[in-house]
Amino acid sequence: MSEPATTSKKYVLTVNGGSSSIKFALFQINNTLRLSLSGEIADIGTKQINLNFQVGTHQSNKKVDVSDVHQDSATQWLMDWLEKEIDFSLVVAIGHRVVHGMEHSKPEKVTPGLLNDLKKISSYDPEHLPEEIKMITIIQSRYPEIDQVACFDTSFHAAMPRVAKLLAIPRKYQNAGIRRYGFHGLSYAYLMEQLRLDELNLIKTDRVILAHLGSGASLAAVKHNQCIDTSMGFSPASGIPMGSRTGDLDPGVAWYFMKQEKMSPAKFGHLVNHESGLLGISETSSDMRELIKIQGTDDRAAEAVDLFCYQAKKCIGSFVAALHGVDTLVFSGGIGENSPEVRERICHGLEFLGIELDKDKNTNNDPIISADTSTVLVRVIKTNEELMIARSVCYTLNYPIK
Ligand SMILES: Nc1ncnc2c1ncn2[C@@H]1O[C@H](COP(=O)(O)OP(=O)(O)O)[C@@H](O)[C@H]1O
Ligand SMILES: CC(=O)OP(=O)(O)O
Ligand SMILES: [Mg+2]
Repeated sequence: MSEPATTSKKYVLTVNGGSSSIKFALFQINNTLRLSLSGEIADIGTKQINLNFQVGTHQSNKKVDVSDVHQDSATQWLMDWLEKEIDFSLVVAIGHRVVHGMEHSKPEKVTPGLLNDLKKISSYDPEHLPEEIKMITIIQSRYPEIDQVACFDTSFHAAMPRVAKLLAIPRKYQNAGIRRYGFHGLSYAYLMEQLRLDELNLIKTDRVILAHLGSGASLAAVKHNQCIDTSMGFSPASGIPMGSRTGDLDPGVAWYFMKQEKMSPAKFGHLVNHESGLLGISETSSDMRELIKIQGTDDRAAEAVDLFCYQAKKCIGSFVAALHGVDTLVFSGGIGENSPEVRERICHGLEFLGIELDKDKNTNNDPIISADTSTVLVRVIKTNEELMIARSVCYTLNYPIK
């Protein structure tokens, strides 16, 4: 932090840890939240991690050689680095994105009780929760005096109607918590907030479909500001195909793998989370930008892009049915925000639903990409999970912000 340390300053640090990246941001609390530094360490699990960060308008990128970094060492490394940039005595709280909160439907201050609860439900999301708990614990042992707050991705979907939450398995499992939860909730909450701000300009938010298309991708159907359904279910491996996750998979395939291939639970978990999706189909990359580049000469890449767009389109169709129509469709996440081609291919043929894109606006990634004649407003909104975490921290710990 290049600014002089004055005692009146207070900061909130946000940590958004994924399986191969940790995004972070530092906000100054000063009636509002002012972003002072943000960044991401990427490529965790390889021999080199990539640190991209931005302080004010200054952007930097560093490649750091490390032998075999894992999440624990990446967290320690990040904290060591941040200590050089930030005066931690000014950090009053650290907020975490926690993917799965089960019945915890609001952000909560981390207490031994909450950590215990999260440990108990770890097996519900072995891909995210154990790492997130580790990160909270590592930070807690380094800075025991700083409050930490857990912000759950599942919260946004907590009040979905029961019929949307039910999985068609024996009732006793539903009672044990095996049901649809839905994820990407911090992103969805931010997108809905942006739409509500625009509502002053008469943008309709009665029936909204939100498409968060990143490495992990999901869609949500929102009626009168209330989430009524979402594509991800019990775990973030479900829904539409993703970077390296299958999305929804016929249970018969799991059964076949177990029986015929004698696949262990660990191997199956790895296959559905890390070897499938765009990567599995293309056999080259989980990265949409890369696949779009090579699709002209590589049929496997072309098929992967095709499958992604086709399944997203189908999901939109099913949500139009669930919502009894649609007024606004929002694209977000790395793919949704940046890929005119994917948006165009998803929307192609949906004119009968009133979804019509303006070619130039779509190519420019404009905030509104629908044609003037479109009855559905189609938006592109850059999501901001970090801001939602920082804000939740302030509300939870009673730091007044506007
Ligand atoms: N210009 C672009 N065209 C197509 N895909 C893009 C573009 N920019 C980013 N992406 C894709 O966005 C995805 C990453 O999205 P992001 O939301 O950052 O992921 P996550 O937060 O889940 O790690 C990658 O597949 C990347 O290729
Ligand atoms: C919930 C989830 O899938 O998160 P991400 O997109 O960050 O992987
Ligand atoms: Mg993400």
